[in-house]
Amino acid sequence: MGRKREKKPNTWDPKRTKKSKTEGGEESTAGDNKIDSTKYWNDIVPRNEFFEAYYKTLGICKDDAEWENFMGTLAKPLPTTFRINTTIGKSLQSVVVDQLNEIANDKSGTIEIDGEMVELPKPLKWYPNNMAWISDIPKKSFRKNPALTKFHNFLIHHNQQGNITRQEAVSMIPPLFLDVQSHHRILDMCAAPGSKTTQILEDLHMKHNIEVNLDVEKPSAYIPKGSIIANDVDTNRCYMLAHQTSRLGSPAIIITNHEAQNFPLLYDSNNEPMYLDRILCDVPCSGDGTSRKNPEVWKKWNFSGGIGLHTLQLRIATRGCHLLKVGGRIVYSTCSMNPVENEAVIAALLKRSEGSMKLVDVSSQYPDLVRSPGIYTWPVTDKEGTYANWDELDELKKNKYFKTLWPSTEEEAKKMHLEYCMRVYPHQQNTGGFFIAVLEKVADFPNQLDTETKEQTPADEENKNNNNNNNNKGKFEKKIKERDRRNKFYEEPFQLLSEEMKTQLNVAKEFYGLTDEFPMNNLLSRSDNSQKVYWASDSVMEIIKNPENKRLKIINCALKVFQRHDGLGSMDCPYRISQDSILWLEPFITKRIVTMTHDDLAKIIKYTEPKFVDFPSAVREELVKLGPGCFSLKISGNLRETPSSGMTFSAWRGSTSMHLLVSKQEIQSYASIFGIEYVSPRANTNTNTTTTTTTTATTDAKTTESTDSSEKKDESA
Ligand SMILES: C[S@@+](CC[C@H](N)C(=O)[O-])C[C@H]1O[C@@H](n2cnc3c(N)ncnc32)[C@H](O)[C@@H]1O
Repeated sequence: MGRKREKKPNTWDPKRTKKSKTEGGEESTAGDNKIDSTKYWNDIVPRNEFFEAYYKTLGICKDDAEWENFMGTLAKPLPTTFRINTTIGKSLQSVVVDQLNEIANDKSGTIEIDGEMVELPKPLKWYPNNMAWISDIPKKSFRKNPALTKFHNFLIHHNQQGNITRQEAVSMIPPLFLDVQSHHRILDMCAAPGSKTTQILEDLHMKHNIEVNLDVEKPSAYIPKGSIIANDVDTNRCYMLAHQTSRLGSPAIIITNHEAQNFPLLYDSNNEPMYLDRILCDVPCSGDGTSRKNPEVWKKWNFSGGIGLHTLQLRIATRGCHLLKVGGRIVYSTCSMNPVENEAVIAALLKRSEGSMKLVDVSSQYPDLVRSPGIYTWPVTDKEGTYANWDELDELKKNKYFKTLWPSTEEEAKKMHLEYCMRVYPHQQNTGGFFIAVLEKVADFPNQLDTETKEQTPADEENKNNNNNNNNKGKFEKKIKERDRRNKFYEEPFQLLSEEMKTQLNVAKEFYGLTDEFPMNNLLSRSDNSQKVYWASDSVMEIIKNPENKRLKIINCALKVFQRHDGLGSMDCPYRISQDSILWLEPFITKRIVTMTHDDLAKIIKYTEPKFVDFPSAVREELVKLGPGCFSLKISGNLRETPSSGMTFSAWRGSTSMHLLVSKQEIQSYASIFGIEYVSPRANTNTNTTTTTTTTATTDAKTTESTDSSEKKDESA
């Protein structure tokens, strides 16, 4: 039996806990804790002597009452927040919105939980079109309170289907200020796990949908001119990113695996540098604004966290400015409140930009979003003390600390308009802490054609010294090996289809009756005989086609549109349509379409693999006539009366039964979303299916399949 851990405030050295004066002058002990701090995180006390001392010195709160409010808010878990996905098609979107409104308006908007009245979910005031929501219902109450089952199921299943995206409220801010237009080429430099990428991608598609009249335009006009490159240095996190973005199914995305500070300059079809219209620079940071979600911050916070990241943040932001088009916009953000990771980086960037970058005044935009202006001055403090300037450091620290950590003079700060930066504090609107700066490029950045940001950080220097020192050599090499192992790049490049694949795809084109408008030239694969075929937008194709861009380490790209399934003998076409792409492909398909009602869909979901005889005669006849293979299943009906009307699925017609080409998990989610009973295939006596959804008779092949390594990793992520 383990002993119960003693609960104590998180201080580096408890002996050093000392009395300090608060702003109001009264004495307080940093270790004292008026907050019922152990209410939510059993063994973590949301206090840290050094955090409190540092942020109090900064003067971010106007008085003691606000400070208490700040610390009190940090001691509570974050509310649940999520966005409604705008690219799921009208029918699903209205299902989501209707269900949410029903939940929100139940019981006149409040519910009693543990004796307290708690608000039911409501829209985030500052987020456009009520498309983002907040709920302060504690997560642990979901299981205990049957009145919350509906909301709990809503969150689980719509999130799993990609109909909503769980995302911290503050994390939704940077993409809003990026002001994306449908023709923009965008780079998200540090993108994993991808909540901001998906928000940007949705925005790109939504803006395009507003511009084009989908009812009038040809299907080929549905795809935006712009695209996004989502990058991260961590290969495993790139696979998470690929998984997250694949839920949206867009042909306008590339996922890459580079150090953002050395991200390669791309070239367009004229071999001219391809500068980007928008760049999101959501850099790695100490994350002290995330303590409500990640209470470990209280145990770990120390002065060196921010100082140690400053140079990398500056290098990444500098590279972003190199790659940005003149007239383009870059948004720099962190989930830290520490000025050495924020205003200090922006000030250094502005100085080295020599006037080519300007902070943008966005104070009149999103007026409901409460925020504070950027600050002009801050102390540079470590555990040994506070240093007025770099000259005060000893020789060792001079090697480690960059001069850019220190604030400029007030006059310089004013000239740079550091007040245009935005600080969001947790107590202002019940969120995490965040920092956002919006910059525009008004002229070429000095040395912007450099292939990388050359500056050596003091840490690099130190590593070099370590390398020469035998004692540290082994340790250093081990670290590098571990980093290289983590960042091994295994992926095959994306390429145009081989002649053999083109011939096979022409068979598929004929099989599904794809119109001539379908862009066969925008299909890609990862080898001459790959099983997966991807559909890329023109903008993505321009990057892939230029050999100058071969250095791009692409983890995944575009939209999986077909998957070949070998070994099906007599099958007329071995290529199945991927469910991810069905909404895009549907307008081009003229053959192998079967229309069913919501009741038919309910049957499919309930029994997973119903027999033809289970359907009404009209559907049965259509299925019999169709012949075996993949088909497009469309749900008919009126949107108001039939929740699933207008939805389309990729489905499989077997010899005597049919099923959807989606995973079992997705089937369960549809069952929950539409309130349909689901009978596990094992217990399923309606059909002849015996053990699992993936084993089949003659033609009823696996519901999900994957062979390329990238997708295997996606699925495990
Ligand atoms: C704050 S998180 C990004 C969160 C992400 N933008 C989102 O909204 O989901 C920072 C990311 O930066 C990545 N990262 C760290 N160092 C990097 C570097 N040198 N270049 C690119 N990415 C880096 C980390 O792997 C991490 O995924």
